[in-house]
Amino acid sequence: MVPRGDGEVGLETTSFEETHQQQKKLVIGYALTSKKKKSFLQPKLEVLARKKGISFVSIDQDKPLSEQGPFDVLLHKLLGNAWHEVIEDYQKKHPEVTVLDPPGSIQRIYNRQSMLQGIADLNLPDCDGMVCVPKQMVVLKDTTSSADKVAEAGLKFPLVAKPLLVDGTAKSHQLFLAYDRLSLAELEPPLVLQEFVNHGGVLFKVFVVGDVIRVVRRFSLPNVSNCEKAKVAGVFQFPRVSSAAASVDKSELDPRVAELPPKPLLEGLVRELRNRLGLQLFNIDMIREHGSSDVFYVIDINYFPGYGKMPDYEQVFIDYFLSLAQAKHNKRECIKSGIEM
Ligand SMILES: Nc1ncnc2c1ncn2[C@@H]1O[C@H](COP(=O)(O)OP(=O)(O)OP(=O)(O)O)[C@@H](O)[C@H]1O
Ligand SMILES: O=P(O)(O)O[C@H]1[C@H](OP(=O)(O)O)[C@@H](OP(=O)(O)O)[C@@H](O)[C@@H](O)[C@@H]1OP(=O)(O)O
Ligand SMILES: [Mg+2]
Ligand SMILES: [Mg+2]
Repeated sequence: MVPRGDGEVGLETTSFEETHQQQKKLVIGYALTSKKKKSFLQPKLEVLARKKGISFVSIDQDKPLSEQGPFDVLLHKLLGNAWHEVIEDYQKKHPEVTVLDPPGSIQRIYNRQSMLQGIADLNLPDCDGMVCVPKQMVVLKDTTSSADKVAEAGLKFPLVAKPLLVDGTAKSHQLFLAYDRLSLAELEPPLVLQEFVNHGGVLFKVFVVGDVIRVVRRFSLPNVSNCEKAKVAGVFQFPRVSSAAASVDKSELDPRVAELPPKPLLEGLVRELRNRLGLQLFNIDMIREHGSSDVFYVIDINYFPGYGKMPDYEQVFIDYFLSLAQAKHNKRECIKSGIEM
């Protein structure tokens, strides 16, 4: 207890700022591919982090994880499932460590079928718009017979063929546009066949970092005209237009196409998705149906995407990491004073 100037006796509590300043550390262990390390751990982020007492420590994958650390946060994106087991095991033994993000939740969006499941049923009232997913079906084998199944499912050509599993390889991002039944035989399963939705050639990348949402415009594929649908046959490989580094400048576009999705819609969608997916670090690819002002389609969700291309990502992440430290501090204080959380 400490005497206060007003004569009363106050509890001796340390503020988060004080504790953080004293301890001067939030240790973030990271296990990232070299590509991700290069794009994410840029010098500006490290400098800002150091000033706030946050340090990034590289995890040595050749040593047991439990012999490393201690860590406050574990940030990871590596190829392969073996790593996921290591993290799950570690999390069981160290529940106090914040794992970004839990392997089970990531796994769900590494499959393009489970990735979009449930989105069309989300309850988003008063959100100034509607969120749908394109009609799609899975082909596990034999693309020849899938032509009949496509018809049964009522899917309309052209169809986007996407590898079912996203495993971080370039091949898992190799997409094709199939214009007719016959062309389906040329595709290599397992894949999803998804209706192509005309959207005026612009895509919205909705980046999520905890509570924070940032949206950028990217160029996408142009509309497919009815004339093209009638005349063109075969399969065509997609160029990877929308993962380009540059965002699109609004002034170059038709305002009806350029207009960002309404804020209440994005907030509602992200809130629901974070709960359902159990993820903090992801982005959503959204398109606006051509000719509509408020009908949107979610076509892709990516775990720990290219944040280096998100405006001001350094500060957003510093604030996010500090909020994790703050939450941890609050929890400790509550435990100390016997308050239930
Ligand atoms: N159903 C669709 N209708 C219209 N365009 C689509 C559709 N699906 C994909 N696209 C276009 O193809 C691009 C790549 O598709 P998608 O995002 O599903 O693939 P990806 O390999 O997961 O991409 P990313 O690099 O974002 O992970 C999209 O950004 C968009 O331009
Ligand atoms: O390469 P970039 O930095 O742009 O990030 C891309 C990221 O690759 P990386 O994780 O190897 O960095 C991809 O991850 P995998 O599906 O291949 O695992 C995927 O999330 C893309 O959507 C990201 O592009 P964005 O959606 O942000 O434009
Ligand atoms: Mg995408
Ligand atoms: Mg993707």
